[in-house]
Amino acid sequence: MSDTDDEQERGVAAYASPPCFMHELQPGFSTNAPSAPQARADVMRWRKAERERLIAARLAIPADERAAMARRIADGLDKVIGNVSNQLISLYWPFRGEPDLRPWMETVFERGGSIALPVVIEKGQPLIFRAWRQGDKLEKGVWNIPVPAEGQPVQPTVVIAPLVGFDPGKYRLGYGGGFFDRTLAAMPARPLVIGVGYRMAAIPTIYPQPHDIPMSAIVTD
Ligand SMILES: Nc1nc2c(c(=O)[nH]1)N(C=O)[C@@H](CNc1ccc(C(=O)N[C@@H](CCC(=O)O)C(=O)O)cc1)CN2
Ligand SMILES: Nc1ncnc2c1ncn2[C@@H]1O[C@H](COP(=O)(O)OP(=O)(O)OP(=O)(O)O)[C@@H](O)[C@H]1O
Repeated sequence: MSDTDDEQERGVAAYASPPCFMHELQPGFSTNAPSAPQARADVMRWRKAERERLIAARLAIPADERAAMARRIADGLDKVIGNVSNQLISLYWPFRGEPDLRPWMETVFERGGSIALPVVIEKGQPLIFRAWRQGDKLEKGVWNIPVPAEGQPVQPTVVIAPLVGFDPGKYRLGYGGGFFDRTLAAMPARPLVIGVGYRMAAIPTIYPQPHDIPMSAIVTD
């Protein structure tokens, strides 16, 4: 499903102006977002609460349903990327209920594509990407997320970023480390950046800040 379909289904996101007075124009209108927080500190506080809400909501989805959703996301990725052969695709090792795209990763290898995984070198710094294929050694990185134990940094042609939340402007809410924004800002050439997540992660706005870089495309179930 495209993100445009998503917006139409969600309704709320279709309004271009802040929803402050919508409850007066449309009885029953409500949104979880506070009325347009302006200050950066307010936005960061709001994001923290929103992350917790969205992560709890996706963990509440039964694992078999999440697996079915991940299969639909995989189909959507193939539509957006097209031919994966000769592409170097940065994926992620799933945690905290993120869509598990490792079965899709297998199909990328079978079709002649390559995979990289993101590695946190230091908080507050860009991620690096290391190539990975089955059999290569993984070690525990931050948050115990497995990362390739060795290898020179590589530059992916496609970056797949897991979404905690996303908005109609294709802005991504992540875990609050600012890693993908910093990484994309520092890359010599902007890759195709695909945000992947569940439809339930759609929110009216993430209150984009100057450092936020929008995704090239969003793929949901
Ligand atoms: N599966 C997966 N791997 C991934 C990511 C991801 O989103 N998903 N990342 C995508 O970026 C990177 C890891 N992202 C991280 C983001 C934040 C923190 C972290 O320590 N956060 C602080 C709170 C930050 C704050 O609010 O100031 C913490 O939990 O204490 C760690 C890793 C690389 N690997
Ligand atoms: N290019 C950048 N340069 C400096 N600081 C940045 C940059 N990008 C993001 N940050 C900082 O990182 C912090 C977290 O940003 P944000 O809330 O956008 O994280 P996120 O996108 O949810 O996290 P992640 O990508 O790690 O999952 C903010 O304090 C922000 O100022």
